[in-house]
Amino acid sequence: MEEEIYSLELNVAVRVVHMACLLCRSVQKGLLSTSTFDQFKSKDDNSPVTVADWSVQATVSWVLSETFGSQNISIVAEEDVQTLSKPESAGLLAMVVSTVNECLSKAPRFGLKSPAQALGSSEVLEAIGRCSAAGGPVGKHWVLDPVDGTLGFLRGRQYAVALALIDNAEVVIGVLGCPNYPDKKNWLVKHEQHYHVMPELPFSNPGMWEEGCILYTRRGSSEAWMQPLVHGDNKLVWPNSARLVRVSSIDDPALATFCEPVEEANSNHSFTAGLAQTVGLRKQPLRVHSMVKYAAIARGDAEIFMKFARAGYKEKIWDHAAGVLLVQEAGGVVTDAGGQPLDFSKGMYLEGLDRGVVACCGAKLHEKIISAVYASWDSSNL
Ligand SMILES: Nc1ncnc2c1ncn2[C@@H]1O[C@H](COP(=O)(O)OS(=O)(=O)O)[C@@H](OP(=O)(O)O)[C@H]1O
Ligand SMILES: [Mg+2]
Ligand SMILES: [Mg+2]
Ligand SMILES: [Mg+2]
Repeated sequence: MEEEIYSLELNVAVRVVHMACLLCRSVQKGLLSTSTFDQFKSKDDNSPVTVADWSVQATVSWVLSETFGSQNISIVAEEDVQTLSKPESAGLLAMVVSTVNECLSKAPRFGLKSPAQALGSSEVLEAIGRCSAAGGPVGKHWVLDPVDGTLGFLRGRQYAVALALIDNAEVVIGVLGCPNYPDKKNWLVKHEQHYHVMPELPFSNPGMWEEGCILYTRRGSSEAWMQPLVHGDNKLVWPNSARLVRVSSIDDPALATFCEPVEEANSNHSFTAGLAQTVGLRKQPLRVHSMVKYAAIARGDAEIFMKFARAGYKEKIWDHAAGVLLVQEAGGVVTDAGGQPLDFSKGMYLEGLDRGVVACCGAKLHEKIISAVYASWDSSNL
């Protein structure tokens, strides 16, 4: 990409997401090999949060604050410091502090600055707590999901690190780290099928698959890029090793692959099965955790992503911002189920979202899905 608006922001975002991906891989490897249950907690809504979620949020917050000045930036991110600040979480906090320092010590390999001294607990908590901005219609807001698909992360399956920049209500930069994304085209499908046959085999097992990538884009560029993760002690050679990605050109529903959340609790599988039948989708749904579903559309490995959460659930901006821009700039279309663009101007929630999210590789498939939603909605009990 040529030097343009937001180039410093994009540059730093790609580098820090790369660091975050390696942090996650290392935490996930430890979790899966030792089966220790002291590295995660359940939140009030029963969803899990892990050492990796807090550590990534602290790392990204620290790097953005160092680069742009903590007084000048607004970060809207998923995690808070309440649980981690409790006396009974001292062990967990110690793990987070050591994970963050380990990660930041490698910053120079990624062309970023390390702290002069290792960060203490209070600095780490401060970095995490600094990410509680409200967002809104005016100004620049960074939007971070430190680990999206935490359930996938805990299961050794797909998850993502998502960082976006919103400027005056528009997503202008999208960076999506997918540490377990298989390198070879279409291996995502094989990965997930394989998991069902041998669920005990963690696919994060390094060396078993060539995997991990970072997708990134800038609004209006009509380009989305894919940078493979560097492994071992190698330095990041970026952007030389990045390549362009593009959405699939398939527009025949019979040939299209559609993705949806793994958990029935997060999206109504029977409603989408009905839509699939109406539209003429023949393939089994590809159920994948996290914004990797957006990555699959942007990379051309799948054609459709649908999510219909239960009534009353409000989608959060950090679960969509980076993925939506990537799909759009890679040539795809993303709207709510009423065909309207997602509104990132209302703070942490996608207020006013009509029923669900529909992302497609092209307008033809998208129109068919939206028409099918209109036809099926009344008869559904969503
Ligand atoms: N009840 C409910 N309904 C809909 N969506 C919910 C719900 N609860 C949580 N979430 C959000 O879903 C994020 C994970 O989405 P996925 O598509 O990865 O779901 S799944 O794990 O594949 O089932 C997940 O993101 P992370 O918390 O970052 O993992 C949540 O923000
Ligand atoms: Mg979560
Ligand atoms: Mg999320
Ligand atoms: Mg998350």
